[in-house]
Amino acid sequence: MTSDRSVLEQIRGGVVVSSQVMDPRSPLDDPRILAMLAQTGVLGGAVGARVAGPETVAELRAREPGLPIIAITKHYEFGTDNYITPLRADAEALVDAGGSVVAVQNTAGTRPAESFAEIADAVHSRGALVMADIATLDEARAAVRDGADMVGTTMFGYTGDTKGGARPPLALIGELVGALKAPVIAEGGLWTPEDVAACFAVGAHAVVVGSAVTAPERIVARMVAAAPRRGGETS
Ligand SMILES: CC(=O)N[C@H](C=O)[C@@H](O)[C@H](O)[C@H](O)COP(=O)(O)O
Repeated sequence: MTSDRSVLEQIRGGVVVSSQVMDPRSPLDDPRILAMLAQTGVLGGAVGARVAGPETVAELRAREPGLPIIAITKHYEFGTDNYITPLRADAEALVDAGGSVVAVQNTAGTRPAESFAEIADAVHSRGALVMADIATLDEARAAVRDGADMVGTTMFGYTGDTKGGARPPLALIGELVGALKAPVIAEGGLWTPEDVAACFAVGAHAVVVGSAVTAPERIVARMVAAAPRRGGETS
């Protein structure tokens, strides 16, 4: 089966909104709510959504039949370095639920089971595309060799060598654009319209914005940081 590459055209030059629970204590952890939050992104002009878990993918697909959906399943419980969609079975379930693209982490270090290439094959055989969540140029090159249709800077700032690096990683995005034929998605740490513009200026194909638009607790915390008093304090 040939994967539907039209999704790449649908997202070109646009903002994809990531709608995920960022704080495990969040009361918004419900597929219906997260799908609705993604829909508010669409109302705002987003060209696609990134969501986690087959339930939320299915809920959003039912509500937005033509929307490009980047789907993931996170597994922190294995304690492996690669935790974003590291299992083939999850990737297959995400496509079956309506995901247009499955994002699979491909950074250095441990994986719980299948290789990136095996997972990419499984996604392609079901007709969807693969995004590699990477942190370095080498990881991106390896992912493209192993079947990635696009690469995202999702993991920059979270892995060994990249921890503490300024985000969005404009220099890395520029390097990726220069070195790869695959489209480069700027994801991770975009908080302002200026960030969005800067990513496109260095050649990003699309950008993914999450916390800044769908994580109210993080948005509130930014405001609270500028106030003399915060909730929960006793005096
Ligand atoms: C590293 C990792 O697990 N990133 C996740 C990937 O899906 C999400 O937690 C992020 O929210 C997403 O990448 C968007 O980034 P930001 O929320 O910074 O706009």
